[in-house]
Amino acid sequence: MFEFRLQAQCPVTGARAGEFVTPHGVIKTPVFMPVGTQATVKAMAPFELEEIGAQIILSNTYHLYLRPGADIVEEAGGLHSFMDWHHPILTDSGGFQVFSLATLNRVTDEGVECQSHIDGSRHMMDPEWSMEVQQKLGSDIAMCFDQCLHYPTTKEEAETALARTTRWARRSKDAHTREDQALFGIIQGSVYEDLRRRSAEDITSIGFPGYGIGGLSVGEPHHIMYEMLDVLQHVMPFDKPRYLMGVGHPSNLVEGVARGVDMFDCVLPTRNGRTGTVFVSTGRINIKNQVYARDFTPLDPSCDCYVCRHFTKAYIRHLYKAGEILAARLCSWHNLHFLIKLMEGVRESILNGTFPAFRKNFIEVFHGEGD
Ligand SMILES: Cc1cccc2c(=O)nc(N)[nH]c12
Ligand SMILES: [Zn+2]
Repeated sequence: MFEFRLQAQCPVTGARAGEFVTPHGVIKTPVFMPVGTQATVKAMAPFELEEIGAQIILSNTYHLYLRPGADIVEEAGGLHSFMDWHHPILTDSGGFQVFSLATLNRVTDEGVECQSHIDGSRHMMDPEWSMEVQQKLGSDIAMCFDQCLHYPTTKEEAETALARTTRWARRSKDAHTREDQALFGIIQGSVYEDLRRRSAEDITSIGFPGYGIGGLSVGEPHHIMYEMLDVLQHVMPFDKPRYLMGVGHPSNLVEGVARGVDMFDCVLPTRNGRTGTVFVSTGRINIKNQVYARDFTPLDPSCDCYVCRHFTKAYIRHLYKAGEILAARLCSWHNLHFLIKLMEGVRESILNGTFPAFRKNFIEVFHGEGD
């Protein structure tokens, strides 16, 4: 269990294709993981995610602990039963969320004293708390409790957070006993190459079945993200999955794969779906634009998803203008399909030795970057 089988690697770039074995199924990588923060990928039912080809989804320790409570999820038989998703699930540790959502009262090496963003209740969140909650939730992959800093940050702050993250990684591993759940370490170090190397050495020397790359996609320019990945791909274990947390835009996924990343997650496809921003093969469009009022073509003529086979831009624009719930559902559906199929195409190109051409063509055709 939790074996990572490398199946192919690109001789020109750092791209690789593999399989990660979990109790709820084998994950074919590279893979995009839809985010289901509160035990649901917003606006999507599990059977629809299966239809789209989602292999694994995320949920969040911080959110589910605060609501409905880890005990309720445990009494339901764990997350898979609670949400009726019987494929792999990864839970984030709460480290990132507590720093970005909660009111922070005190942050020490012991942990984070904070107040809930929901009802102001007071909590102590630390590695032991995170492991207890994730083991109750019963995800297939749990993450270490870490400290993620925003961008920009000083090198001194980054060094302090890196050392704390290492100490918290040890405490996470010591507190983690559930054998049918993998615990991934998380590498920090902000945008400093030497700190990234140090964190990678610290965390991989503790030893985990897989590794998250944290502290990126927090506001830094894309080229700096890529520079950090260029460093990390040579200092991370070859035979363990690498998970770039919170990423990202379609081009970030392709460029991340080229630098040896195997797993990605991001709220973009569903968050954009709710605002009408849609990925198409040439970039991005916003369906609310007046130009689509009488456009009776699919969102993306080159897409074969349910939405593009049944509905037109004009219809979906109407739904948005009318405030209909189906608008967000259809655009989320298409955006998730876009990223999942993009990763399937990337994986296929690595397996058949054409990834450099795939990457070159994608960069030439797709102009959808932005914020
Ligand atoms: C979800 C996410 C995005 C981006 C960065 C991070 C991070 O550094 N640490 C954790 N635990 N989660 C992250
Ligand atoms: Zn589509």
